[in-house]
Amino acid sequence: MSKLHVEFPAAAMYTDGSRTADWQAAAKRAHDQLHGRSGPGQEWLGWLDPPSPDDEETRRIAEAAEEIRARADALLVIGIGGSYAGARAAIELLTPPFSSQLPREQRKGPDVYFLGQNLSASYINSVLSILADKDVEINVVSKSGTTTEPALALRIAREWMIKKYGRQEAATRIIATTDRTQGALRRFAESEGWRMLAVPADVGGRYSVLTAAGLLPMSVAGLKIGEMLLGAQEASVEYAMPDLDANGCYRYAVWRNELYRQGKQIELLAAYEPAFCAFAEWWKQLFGESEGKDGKGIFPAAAQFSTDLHSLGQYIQDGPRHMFETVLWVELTGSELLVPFIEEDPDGLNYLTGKSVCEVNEQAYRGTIEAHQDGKVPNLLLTLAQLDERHVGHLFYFFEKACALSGYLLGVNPFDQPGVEAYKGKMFKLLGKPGWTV
Ligand SMILES: O=P(O)(O)OC[C@H]1O[C@](O)(CO)[C@@H](O)[C@@H]1O
Repeated sequence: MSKLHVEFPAAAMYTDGSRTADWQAAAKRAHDQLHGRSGPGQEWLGWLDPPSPDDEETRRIAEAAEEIRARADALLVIGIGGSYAGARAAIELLTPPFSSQLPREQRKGPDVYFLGQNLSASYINSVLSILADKDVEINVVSKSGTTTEPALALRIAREWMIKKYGRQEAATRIIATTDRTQGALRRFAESEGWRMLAVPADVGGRYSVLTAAGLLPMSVAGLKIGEMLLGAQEASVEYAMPDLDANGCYRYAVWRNELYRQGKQIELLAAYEPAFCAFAEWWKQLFGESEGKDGKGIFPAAAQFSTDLHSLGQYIQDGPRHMFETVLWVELTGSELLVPFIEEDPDGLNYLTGKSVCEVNEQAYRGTIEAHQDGKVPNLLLTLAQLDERHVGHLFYFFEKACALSGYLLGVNPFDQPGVEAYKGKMFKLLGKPGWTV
């Protein structure tokens, strides 16, 4: 049984089946490009075969994480985009909310804080002041080492660490995750004597969650990274064949492209567990940077249900018909709570007495699908059997592969991001960076 069930219940409303053979042929071509390593961006396919829990590099990551767990109250992860979003997604999915408020012995591991994903002085100051009385280790993650946001945060955090621990000890408390052989961060780390972990040269930032970039912070936070890799490996086997009937990952990629051709330009990833909030940020970068180019691409947006049914819900139900939803549902959340009885029934909720909150959430999910489908918003449903490392590893891989295939179906290179440079150039000029005049 798959860990992830993929369906499009109202498919018949949007396809009459006449293009099924064409889509199967297109999926087969895209699959061959991917697995034959012959498509655009073919040098970026290192993620296609996920690492094993027994690999030398996985062992080094786990060892480094154990050292940090033994020494630190808090890990400060510095990075942006793919060098941050995957770690945060997994940690928030698999760590109870507000667990930093719990006594240390009830937590899975040191608290993980993130820096370098924005340029906000007040955010940076707040994080550093919270860390003032804690034992801190830093993991700076940057493939290039030249990305402005994390590089600037690293400067500030390094100086802060030197003031806190002195130059020598500070150097033992910083570990850099970067390219194996080159780049500004590697040179900086070498000159400072920091420990280092590597992101393989053939894995781009947004596909790097299952490398040291994501795995070290996850492991420090107490997540079972071996299980996560096993989940990804199982998914890589499950989604290895081009036949659409047997491959839910490819069906999802095909459905999104079919709907896009029908004018559905926005995909709204909606989840019913708030723990998916950071996961949705990871997903937005994956699809946004991979597909939005050459004047094409589905705009990836996200919502938290039922929270956003009370804000975006109106727009989804009655606004322009230019979106489809991908709904993430978790079958077993592992948490339960019953609705209590009140004699006078002041709020009219006694009809729910004895029902579980999960059951109420499930009916909200089912009712919303029905309402949105009635409102002509196609719903693709992804049901995850449960929330643990194995299933989350599966889910990461599912979306990575779906994104790569989808990009090829769309006719773009899903592994580059030339458009990101535009804002950087303008910002550099405004900041007076030498050599930047346009
Ligand atoms: O790891 P780096 O090189 O700092 O890059 C961080 C992020 O910045 C981008 O290159 C965009 O500028 C992303 O693709 C990447 O995930």
